[in-house]
Amino acid sequence: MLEKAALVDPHHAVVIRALGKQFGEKVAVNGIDLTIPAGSFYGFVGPNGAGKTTTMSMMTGLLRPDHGQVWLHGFDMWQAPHDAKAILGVLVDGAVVFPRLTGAQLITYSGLLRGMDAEVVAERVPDLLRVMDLEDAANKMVADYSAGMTKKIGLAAAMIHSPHVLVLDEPFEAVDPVSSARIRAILNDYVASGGTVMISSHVMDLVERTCDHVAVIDRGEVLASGPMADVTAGMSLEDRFVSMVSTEHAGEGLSWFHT
Ligand SMILES: Nc1ncnc2c1ncn2[C@@H]1O[C@H](COP(=O)(O)OP(=O)(O)OP(=O)(O)O)[C@@H](O)[C@H]1O
Repeated sequence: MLEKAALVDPHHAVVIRALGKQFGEKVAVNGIDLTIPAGSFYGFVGPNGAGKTTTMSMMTGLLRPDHGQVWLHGFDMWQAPHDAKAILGVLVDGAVVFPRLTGAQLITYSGLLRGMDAEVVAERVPDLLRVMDLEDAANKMVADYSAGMTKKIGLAAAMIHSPHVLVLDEPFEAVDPVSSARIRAILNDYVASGGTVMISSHVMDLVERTCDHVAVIDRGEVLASGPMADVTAGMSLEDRFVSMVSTEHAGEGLSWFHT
């Protein structure tokens, strides 16, 4: 365990220690430790049900952990939630919170709810709609958006207050390749300017190309974490991931599934 001084090191955007969550008998997250350097593009990968969403929900103050702590730039997520959340942008898995707003309204209210000046919000909304290629859908209800459009409007809402840390659960899922490339370019610029991004994804190639750090989790535990090259150790991330995870899930195929 790090000393308190190290936990509030400004070079660490996110520090997670001994984070755990159980749902009934199911241990979803089993004592996770992670340190995410400021200015890193951090990938979070693991098989279905590994505990990624549960971890990200606890990191962002959406789900109370059973045990453990999370610091964002030194602010304890559960002791100083106001300070921690002020510097955080979040895209959660699943539906947006206010689907009966239009896209433009959703981004606007995200800014206003964060206490932003109305004029600054009004300036940023068209910029965000443009980069997300949602200008034509600005006045349409989010409930009527496609899956990819919903993802993009959620991302825009997470970015409006220009946070220090972005935690994005599957941000590119269902997003078309042109939008995906544009969003990645924006996130790369954001990281180059000192921002920190954490994304979860099942697309290993995208994570390997986009992220400079990665953590692999399975069954609620971290199997490996650190700079991408250290974790992949000369292999592709996909091969490394499969080699790490398949040993945990060794099993038979379907003996009856053939013609
Ligand atoms: N609210 C809940 N109630 C009960 N069990 C839950 C709940 N949320 C998650 N779980 C369980 O916890 C485990 C971890 O789920 P989680 O959604 O964090 O995984 P994940 O890595 O995000 O998976 P995926 O890649 O499939 O989205 C799973 O076994 C899941 O069934």
